Amino acid sequence: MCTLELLSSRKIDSFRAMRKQETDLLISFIREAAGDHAAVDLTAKVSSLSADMSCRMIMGKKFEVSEFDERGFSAVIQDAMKLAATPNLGDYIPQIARFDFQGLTKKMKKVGTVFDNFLEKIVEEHIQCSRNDNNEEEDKAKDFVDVMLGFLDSEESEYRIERPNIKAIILDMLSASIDTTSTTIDWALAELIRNPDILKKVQKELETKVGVERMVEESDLESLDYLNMVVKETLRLHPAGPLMLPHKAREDCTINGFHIPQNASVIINAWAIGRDPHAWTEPNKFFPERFVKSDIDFRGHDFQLIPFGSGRRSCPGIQLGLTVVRLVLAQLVHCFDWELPNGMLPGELDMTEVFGLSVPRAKHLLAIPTCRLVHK
Ligand code: HEM
Repeated sequence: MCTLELLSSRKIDSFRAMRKQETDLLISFIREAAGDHAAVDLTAKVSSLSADMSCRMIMGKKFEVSEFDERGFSAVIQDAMKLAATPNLGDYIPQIARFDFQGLTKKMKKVGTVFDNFLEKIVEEHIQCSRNDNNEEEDKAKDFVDVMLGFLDSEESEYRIERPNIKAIILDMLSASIDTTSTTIDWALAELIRNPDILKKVQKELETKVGVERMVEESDLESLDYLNMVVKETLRLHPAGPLMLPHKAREDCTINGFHIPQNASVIINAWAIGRDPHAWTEPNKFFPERFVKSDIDFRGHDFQLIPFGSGRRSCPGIQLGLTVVRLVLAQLVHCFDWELPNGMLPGELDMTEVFGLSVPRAKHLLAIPTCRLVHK
């Protein structure tokens, strides 16, 4: 259902205008900062842009910080992500699971209740809205909850879903899309600011293919070969899901002499594979040119580069994720030049990572913008 109904090319395309509205808001904000020569917290801005886009696409509207819980939407999502990523001793020693020594079950139940109340409200609002609005709406306007409600309790549909499934899928979609997309943009920007020659090359490509009199549009993205190599290189060094999601062995097998029993959890370290010196020359260097004349792609066929996983359970949001990453990155470097605050040199930018379900930057990326485009 995700692949065919929610994340199909047609559906993704139906949110193109929404993505433009949201990126325009960010660009206007940054233009003002450029006028004041003020530093912008790019990490925070890109993170809320990603959350706003996902919320509008999935639930039809974005949320004010306080609407969700007193701590705000992103804070609760991040708590849930942290909990999901914490190793639970009870998973390894089942006899002690019921004692919940780490207090994880208790915390999960608490976060679960916050989410459930919120998701109930969303589903109920959508049901009420569709009752009040009987004139057939264009498919274009339908958010993910509307689409899923169309399959609710349906005898004919091949998707047998009920209300709890809808709530679970909303949550899956939110947690799978917000941080992955925003951390990828954040790292790409940080790498570009740290490597001014590469940033200049991206800007040169944009000047040649788009010019300086209009903004980048989604229809330009396919032609931006160098930008696309920058995104690939970013995903090699900074895969948003470093350990992907846990998989399970369907049958006994032996890999490189290691016996993997049926049903064992299998965790694949995409982060380490992307930096493996047996697979990559100068693996720690940010060097997008390594992909010139190379067939290596990130769609799961080349096992040295698997930021979206591989096979049946690979990421169904790859097209959407790449569209948003490329669009926002292109806009930010096309519209602005960037310099680090307090006279910091590009080479001094702190690139420390925090490990979890995703690998965000330890320190927010702050930079001062200067406008580049000719405004009419
Ligand atoms: C740059 C952005 C993104 C990256 C790097 C990324 C990466 C990944 C990875 C590594 C997995 C696990 C694959 C595996 O274990 O084999 C995954 C799964 C998933 N992703 Fe993405 N993702 C991104 C964006 C998105 C977006 C925008 C959505 C949708 C709204 C999405 C939806 C999902 C879902 C639903 C799964 C679970 C699939 C399953 O278990 O069958 N992702 N993603």
